[in-house]
Amino acid sequence: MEDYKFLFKVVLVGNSGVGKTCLVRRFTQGLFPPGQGATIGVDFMIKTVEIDGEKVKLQIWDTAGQERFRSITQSYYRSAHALILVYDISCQPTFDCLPDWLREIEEYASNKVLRILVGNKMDREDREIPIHVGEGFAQRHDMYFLETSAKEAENVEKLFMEIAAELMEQARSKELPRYDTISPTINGRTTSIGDNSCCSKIS
Ligand SMILES: Nc1nc2c(ncn2[C@@H]2O[C@H](COP(=O)(O)OP(=O)(O)OP(=O)(O)O)[C@@H](O)[C@H]2O)c(=O)[nH]1
Repeated sequence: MEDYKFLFKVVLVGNSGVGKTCLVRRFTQGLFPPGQGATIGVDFMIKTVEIDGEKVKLQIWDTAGQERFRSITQSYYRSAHALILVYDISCQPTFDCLPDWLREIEEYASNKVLRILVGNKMDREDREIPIHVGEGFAQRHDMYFLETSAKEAENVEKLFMEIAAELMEQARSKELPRYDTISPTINGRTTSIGDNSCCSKIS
C-alpha cells in the first residue's frame, strides 16, 4: 500500500494554448517546458504533497483544449474532485469561451466538484482581461479565482496546494472515501499549436 492518506483527482480544462500543460509541469516537475506541443486526448501526472503532516496524492489530468478531443476529455470530468478552468489573460476569446466550458462542466462533472477559475500568463504585458473581470466572473459563478504564471512560477504552487487543502478539509468533514480508482489514460504530444490556437472556440 502506498504511503498517502488522501488521493484526489484534479482535472484541467480550457481552450487550447492557455497553458494547462505548462501549469501542470511547473507544479509537478518545477519547469517551464520549451516548445510545448498541444495535448492529445488526456495526459496524467502525479504529485504527492504534505498538508498538516498528512500525505495527499494529487492525480492531475491535463486535457486537450482542441475541439476534436472533446468527447475523450468529457469522460474525465465525472470523477474529478476539482476542476481547474483556465483562460489566458492575454487572449480575450479564451475568456469568452468560459460560459461554454461551464456548460460542459455542469453537464459532465459531479455537482459537488470544486471549481477554480484560473487566468494564466499573468506575466504577459499584453493583457486583455483585467483581473477584476476574471474575479467578477468567478464570483458570479461561485468559483475560486487565481491568476497564475506557469512561466514565472507565480501562484502555481499556491493553486494546487490550496486545492489539496480544501479537498482534504471537505473529505474530513464529509467523511468521503479516502481512495479513488484510477482509470486508464491516453497520452501523447505530437502536434504543435499555431499562433491562433489559444483562440479556438468550443461550441
Ligand atoms: N508568457 C507565458 N506563456 C505561457 C504560460 N503558460 C504557457 N505559456 C505558453 O503558452 C503556449 C501553450 O501552452 P500549453 O501548456 O501547451 O497550453 P495547453 O492549454 O496545454 O494547450 P492544449 O494542450 O492544446 O490544450 C506555450 O507556447 C507556452 O509556452 C505563461 O504562464 N506565460
